[in-house]
Amino acid sequence: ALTQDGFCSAPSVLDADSDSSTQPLYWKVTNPTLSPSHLQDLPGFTRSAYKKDHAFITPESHVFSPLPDWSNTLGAYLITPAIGSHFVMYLAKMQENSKSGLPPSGVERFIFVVQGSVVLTNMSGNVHKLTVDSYAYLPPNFVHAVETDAAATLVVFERRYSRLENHVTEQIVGSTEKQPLLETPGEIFELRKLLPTSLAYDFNIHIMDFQPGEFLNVKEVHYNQHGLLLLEGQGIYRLGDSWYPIQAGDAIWMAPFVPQWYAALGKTRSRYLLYKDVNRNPL
Ligand SMILES: NC(=O)N[C@H](N)C(=O)O
Ligand SMILES: [Mn+2]
Repeated sequence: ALTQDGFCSAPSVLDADSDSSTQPLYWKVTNPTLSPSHLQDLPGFTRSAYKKDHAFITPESHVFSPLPDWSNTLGAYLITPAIGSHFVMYLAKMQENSKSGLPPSGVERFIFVVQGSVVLTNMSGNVHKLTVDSYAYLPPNFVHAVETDAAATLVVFERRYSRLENHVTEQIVGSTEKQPLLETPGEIFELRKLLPTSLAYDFNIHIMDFQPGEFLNVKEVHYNQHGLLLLEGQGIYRLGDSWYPIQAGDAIWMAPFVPQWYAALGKTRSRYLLYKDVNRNPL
């Protein structure tokens, strides 16, 4: 930082982010500023919080253990039904020569690659290479395998599928950049949905982009639940009566009806990935 009389010489946000343009997409998710690998965290200090209607989970709090049914893969469950959710959200750190296991019977799965690349195969012999920013939806009881011979990090959502008569879901493979921008009446953020909006799907994954200074217009309170991973940028997230500084790599659980609001700050775009249950009668 330039040091001039009368100006603070502390490193600016700009300096900290100056090399980010040379890093791979979503690099900050697995290399956040306060992660243990940066050795900048203070003993006992965490920004993580666990409240009745929300949780804020930062990388220095992640606890990985071998994922049952997967080989050579470490998992950190960030959201599970023990918190009140009807879904799980976890990070899967696949090591060399690793392979996924199958979800329990009747459970659907969504995977999104935040680092590295994986190969997805299914019983029909279809093979897809998924790189950073790519994702796949696997219907309940759909036999498949996710494999990598190098290292990769996935964020995974699973829930027990809520069936509707005469509707079925299908395997979906895509990437964020190929999804069209959707209308967001009354809002300025950019929105993409990674799954079809048709009735068969009982949740969707939204990708929401905010330029610095942009914020949610609606101070939302709604019946849907959310799991969120900030993929890029930084800002302030309001959850109930708490206001959290947030940066790439941080995750959030939002219970139904928790008041929620976001404002993007800093110098770069904010992008988050958001689970939202949809298309089912709450009764
Ligand atoms: N917290 C959020 O960003 N919520 C979304 N706008 C949503 O509920 O669609
Ligand atoms: Mn919402």
